[in-house]
Amino acid sequence: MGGESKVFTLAEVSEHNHHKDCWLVIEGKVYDVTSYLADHPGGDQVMLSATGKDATDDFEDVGHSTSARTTMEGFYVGNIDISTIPTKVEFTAPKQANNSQDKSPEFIIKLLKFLVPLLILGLAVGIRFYTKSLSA
Ligand code: HEM
Repeated sequence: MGGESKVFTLAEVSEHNHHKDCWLVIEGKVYDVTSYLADHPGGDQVMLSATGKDATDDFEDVGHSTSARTTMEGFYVGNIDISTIPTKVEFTAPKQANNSQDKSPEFIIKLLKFLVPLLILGLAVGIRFYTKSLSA
């Protein structure tokens, strides 16, 4: 298309975060969607909440149609300097020192609270049957 595309930092793009000036970062490109806010079938709020970050996942999660993507190209204003986008934090499972609950004292107490009455009941029934069979 001739000419170089402008490259924006995320900080620059993030300034355009309100309904009178709204820019989005999707798949490495920057889009000025201000004029589209009122027409967006998904509403303006979702667009505004996708500002100031890489909105690629938000955009993809909706499963936008090809025509939505074509429309989007009309709002292209430049590219994002990807080094300014924070990398995603990898999910790490919380380290649990005590994830074998079965051995925790609380579990044993709970187990005892359940087993002791059961044991007493069993004993009572046993004695009753035993004494009954003796007297018969
Ligand atoms: C330039 C960017 C965007 C364009 C041109 C665009 C365009 C469209 C279009 C045409 C539709 C109708 C369905 C379809 O054809 O796929 C739609 C639906 C929708 N969009 Fe976007 N969209 C953009 C960005 C976003 C972003 C960043 C989000 C989320 C943060 C979003 C959320 C939604 C939702 C939730 C719907 C579904 C509405 C419904 O079916 O009830 N859109 N969008």
